[in-house]
Amino acid sequence: MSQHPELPFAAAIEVIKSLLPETLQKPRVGIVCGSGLGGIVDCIRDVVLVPYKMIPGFAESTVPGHKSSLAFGLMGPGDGVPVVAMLGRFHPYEGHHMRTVVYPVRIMAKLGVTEVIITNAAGGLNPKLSVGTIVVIHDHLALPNMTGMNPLLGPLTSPRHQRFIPLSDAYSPSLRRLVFLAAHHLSLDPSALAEGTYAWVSGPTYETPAEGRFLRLAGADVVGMSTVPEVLAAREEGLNVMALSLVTNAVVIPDGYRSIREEVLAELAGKRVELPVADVVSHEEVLEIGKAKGEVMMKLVEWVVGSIPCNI
Ligand SMILES: O=P(O)(O)O[C@H]1O[C@H](CO)[C@@H](O)[C@H]1O
Ligand code: HPA
Repeated sequence: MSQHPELPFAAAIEVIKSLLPETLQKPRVGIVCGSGLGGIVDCIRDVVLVPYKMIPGFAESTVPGHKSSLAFGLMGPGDGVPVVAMLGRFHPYEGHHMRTVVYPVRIMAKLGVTEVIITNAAGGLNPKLSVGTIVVIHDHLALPNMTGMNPLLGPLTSPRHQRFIPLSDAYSPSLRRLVFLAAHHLSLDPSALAEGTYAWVSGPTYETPAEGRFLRLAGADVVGMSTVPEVLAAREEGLNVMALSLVTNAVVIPDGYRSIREEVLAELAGKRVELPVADVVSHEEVLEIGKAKGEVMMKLVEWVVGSIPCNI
């Protein structure tokens, strides 16, 4: 396995701190924004933007719907909680090394973050999840992790880190509880918020129908091309993790394949058939749903941030 040059943690922290007032230098909560979900910056007060290009070791996000800046500021009622939001993330399919993908989460930990809220846009595998539903992730299924692409492969980035990280409780039950309480306080329809398992795939291709069915049969409810690397690094750093998916499209055709054989036979017999046709997903559609439904996600995140107890 190829070694990656050491990442410049100390230089990055120095640059970031030099650009912030003292009140924002030690954020408590880190937020990672998914595709089209960077609007969360509107919930942050006294915002200071730090462009990635100014931070040693940071890459640029090349995916539409992802901005290349960290947003520092205050969120929630009263004095507010100091937060840092990553307005765009790095995905391995962009060509970023896995260590670069998780570098911002490690920087958040070094700045003092103790809780990280990770958001994403995802395809729905569970037919009960309609487009626009927000899923509180309670587990994940990561084929890359099981086949030699685990983001934590390689030398430890700190001697403080454990070599073997348990993932049985990777997604904090206390934070997950808070999201459901948030939904109640915000008077959301109970069907707007579900819980489920996220399948991580490398992308950048979307799933074939067979791959979608495979992941569904394996127990996943939603599928996406991010989040899991960040979760692993966050757990290695000792952070409490919450992750939310916004379902932007359906992956699995509920009634199975459109059968061309059936269609032709029916036509030859003079009958009309209406067979299910797969939805052809596009990133534009993903961003559109993010725009239309992202506000609910932002309100939930804002409420949770404002309600995180001192010792979780
Ligand atoms: O996971 P986020 O960054 O929200 O983005 C999701 O949207 C993109 C595909 O449309 C993929 O990058 C997928 O992972
Ligand atoms: N598959 C993978 N990633 C995604 C999808 C999808 O259908 N939708 C949004 N991100």
